[in-house]
Amino acid sequence: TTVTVSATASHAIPSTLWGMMFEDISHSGDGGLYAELIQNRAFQQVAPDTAAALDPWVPLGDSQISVVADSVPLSSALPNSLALTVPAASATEIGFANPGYFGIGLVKGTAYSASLNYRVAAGAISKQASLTISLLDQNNKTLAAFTTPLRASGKWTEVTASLVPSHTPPSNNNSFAVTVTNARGAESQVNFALLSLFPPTFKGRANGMRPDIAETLAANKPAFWRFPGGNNLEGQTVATRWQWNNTVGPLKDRPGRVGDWGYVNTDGLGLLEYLHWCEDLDMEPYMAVWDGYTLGGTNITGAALDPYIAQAIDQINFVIGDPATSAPAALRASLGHPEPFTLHYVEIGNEDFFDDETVANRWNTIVTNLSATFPQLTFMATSLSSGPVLTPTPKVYDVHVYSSPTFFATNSFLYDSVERNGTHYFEGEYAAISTNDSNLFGTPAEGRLLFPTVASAVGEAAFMTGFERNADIVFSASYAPLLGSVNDSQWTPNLVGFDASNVYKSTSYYVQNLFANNKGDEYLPSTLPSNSSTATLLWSVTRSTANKEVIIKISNNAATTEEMKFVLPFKDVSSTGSATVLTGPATASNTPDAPDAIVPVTSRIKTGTTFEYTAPAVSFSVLVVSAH
Ligand SMILES: [NH3+][C@H]1C[C@H](O)[C@@H](O)[C@@H]1CO
Repeated sequence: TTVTVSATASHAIPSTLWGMMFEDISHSGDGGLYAELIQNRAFQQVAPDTAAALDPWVPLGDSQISVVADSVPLSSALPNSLALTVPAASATEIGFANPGYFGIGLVKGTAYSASLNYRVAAGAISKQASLTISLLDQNNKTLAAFTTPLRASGKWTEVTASLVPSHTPPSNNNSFAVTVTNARGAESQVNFALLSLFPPTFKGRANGMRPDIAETLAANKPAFWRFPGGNNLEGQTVATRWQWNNTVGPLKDRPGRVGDWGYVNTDGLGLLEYLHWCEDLDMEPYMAVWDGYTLGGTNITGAALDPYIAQAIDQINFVIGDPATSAPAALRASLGHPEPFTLHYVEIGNEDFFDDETVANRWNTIVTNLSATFPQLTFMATSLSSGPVLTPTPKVYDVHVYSSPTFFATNSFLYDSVERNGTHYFEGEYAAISTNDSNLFGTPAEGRLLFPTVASAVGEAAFMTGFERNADIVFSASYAPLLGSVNDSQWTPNLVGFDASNVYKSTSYYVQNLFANNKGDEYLPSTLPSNSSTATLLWSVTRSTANKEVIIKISNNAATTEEMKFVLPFKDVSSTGSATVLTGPATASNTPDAPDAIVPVTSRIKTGTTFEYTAPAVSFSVLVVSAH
């Protein structure tokens, strides 16, 4: 195949092209990127006096613990406490422990910030009583401990401690333990609330992110961060939708919510944490507002939307409002950020193509109001651009596609035939998720991928060359889902996997990394790849004007190598260039047992105004050559 490259760029590669979509799914937030290590730290959204309410807390020995609706709750947002019964003559230690989110990763010498709140709810604790917070390894050996006198008061007392493990434990099977000792005297009860353990966070942000996951994401230079969903925005019911105001302010004032992926969201990762995170990674937020449609099928239209529009206006004002004229903006200022955050795009709901009946009404009612209030913002529609017709006409549609590696390899021309009528497209969610085109969302036995494979990543790379060729109308794209616990996921595959102390970069992660780190700033037209339904070889050519480099991306989905010849229109071309290649057996993946099975390999290649390159079977290559 000979590829002749034009010297005249057809369009810019927008700075916003590659970014990340995030929602709390498969513990991507609670238990993942959000650095809190204690699972069920505040007994939020649970039924007191049930075993489930305690999960995963366990008693030490024969200690008696239960979750109670506290008669003197720590706050109105956190009505439940863990009640520890202290027997009359308890010579032995009594207490309870938490195993974290499928483990707690601990490292010698690292300072972990522990905190808890307690009150003596009944009985009279003896003066000798003391409280100990400790980190235990899998054999209940103490790695670190902090002891303080137990104050016999019915009022809440907060305890904070810095715990530094004396050595690195052999596994993640560690626990956070709270014990009461020397509590001789009459039987008593001590209640506990909001128990927390944080490692040092990314950039040292209070209530921040887990550094290893954060750094893995930062390495892909994401230009935007779509949040809070995805399905996790919507709620199964109106009452359980994501609500910005429940996710800001002191943690004790955040009630949490029953998330849409089968677990309670603490909302410790809330609107302000998301915005700080965007600033820390130099990303712009693509923020969604709830738009009157729930996963349970409820929809709200017309004037009934007014309170939700008011809430959306407050949400947006929290981000960009003037503290002098807006209470939510004043709240932002009081939380330490008087200046507005960057915000250009607000997404209206999620996947509104599930509700053709009312989307036109809901869009019109909401966007008429929001665009009058915030004329500077662009609102993104989540229904299909093919209909129903929406007014005002959407400037942007968020398009989602999940399919097979073959679909992605043979559909990179989807946007080439889209009418250039001023509409722009955000490919907000895409991934090759199954090899079974007739049952994409099935089980692994039916073809669903547990982890991205070489074939799925190379197929996605083909599709992404189409975004570069059509970047005059495709301004942003993000793989989904971004993150998933390898111990407990509701969706696979995920771009990045993790457990309590490891991060797993998938083949698709490396494809995203290579596109984002070799963007270029303008697109150079070249001989078009075949657009046939059996096409297997796709490429795109961009240029970095600053670096005077030509960047050639090649996706070879065939099981055979492809001999290619490139003809560059530049007179001064380096005689050598770099080739970074991701390849391997089509069905191979990076997994917890083989995390680096498939990684990109960079080598030098011979280049020139014309040069040849052999694309390996099932491979994604990025060639970079100095030229001008
Ligand atoms: N069903 C997918 C579409 C929805 O927007 C996401 O929450 C889900 C997983 O990425």
